[in-house]
Amino acid sequence: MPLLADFLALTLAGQEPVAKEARTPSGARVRWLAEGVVEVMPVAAEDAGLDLVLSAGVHGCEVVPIRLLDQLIQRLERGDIRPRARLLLLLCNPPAMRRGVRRVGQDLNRLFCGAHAGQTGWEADRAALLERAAAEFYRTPGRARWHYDLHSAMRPSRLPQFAVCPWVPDRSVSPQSLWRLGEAAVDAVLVQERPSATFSAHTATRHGAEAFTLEVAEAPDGTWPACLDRLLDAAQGWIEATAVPAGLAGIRPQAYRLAREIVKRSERFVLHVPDDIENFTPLPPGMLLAEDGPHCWVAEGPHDHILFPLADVAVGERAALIVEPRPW
Ligand SMILES: O=C(O)CCC(=O)N[C@@H](CCC(=O)O)C(=O)O
Ligand SMILES: [Zn+2]
Repeated sequence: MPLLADFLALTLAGQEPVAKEARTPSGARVRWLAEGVVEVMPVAAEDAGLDLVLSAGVHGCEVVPIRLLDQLIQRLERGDIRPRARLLLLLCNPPAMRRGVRRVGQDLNRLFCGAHAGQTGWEADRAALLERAAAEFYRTPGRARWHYDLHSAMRPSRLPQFAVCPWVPDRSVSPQSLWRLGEAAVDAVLVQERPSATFSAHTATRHGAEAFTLEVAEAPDGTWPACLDRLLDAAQGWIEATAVPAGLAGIRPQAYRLAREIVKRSERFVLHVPDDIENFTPLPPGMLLAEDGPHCWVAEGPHDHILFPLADVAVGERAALIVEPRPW
């Protein structure tokens, strides 16, 4: 079976390819490294000096990003993309992908930056394996390092596509990164101001990668919105290491910051926002958002917006974020 063309199918079937190495029509070398882990090396003379990680399926129910990554892989397999970057392509959580669930055990996207240490279970082992794969991939100093971890928020959004920029001490988002996100039809960036244990936080903090969690648009009833095609074409440009134009003219995503986090503290927790509320819906000041025994969360500022509301979480986990626009 062709290694790249069947990478998703093999991963879902829990099978290893018979041949672990292959070439794309453009001559790039493909190596299967582990379940859901493939590396693509461009022809040496065409290598632009970029190490690019593209990951999807950290949450197994988020199907659109998995399809997006597979479409890029099929373009590589057909030779429609001629890679000029080294690529690490990751289908991160095969057991959850097989079952179509966000997680089977622990939330994989809370176990990076070493948070898996001392933990047992498949997800902790997988986070450790993915960290090792990233470390091995980013082994060569002096090369540019990017990582886009593709997710889907699984609910409609007033801003259809957005990114989360992990916090890195003393680092701000580069104008080039913002331009790239704008070209990929990303409307907003939540700029984190504290550490987290997500995959993109790991590659950003441990390897200095320009890393983002990318929340791609929904495709309701299979209808593929134009912004997903723009993202796909932009991602092709990343793989082909297309130059960023001088002047960086283009639409820049709106920046947001985290104002407050709603965390479920006990079994008495109730989330009061409607089930079908869209991400980035503005919250009228005074609106009761959640209660947990005597503790309650109320919309405060005139610029509060809801993000990632999820009533069905375990005690200690995030049930929603309240974010507000901020300047760049
Ligand atoms: O939590 C949701 O409602 C679904 C979207 C999702 O999985 N978001 C990521 C964000 C990761 C980050 O903050 O970089 C997550 O919660 O892991
Ligand atoms: Zn996700």
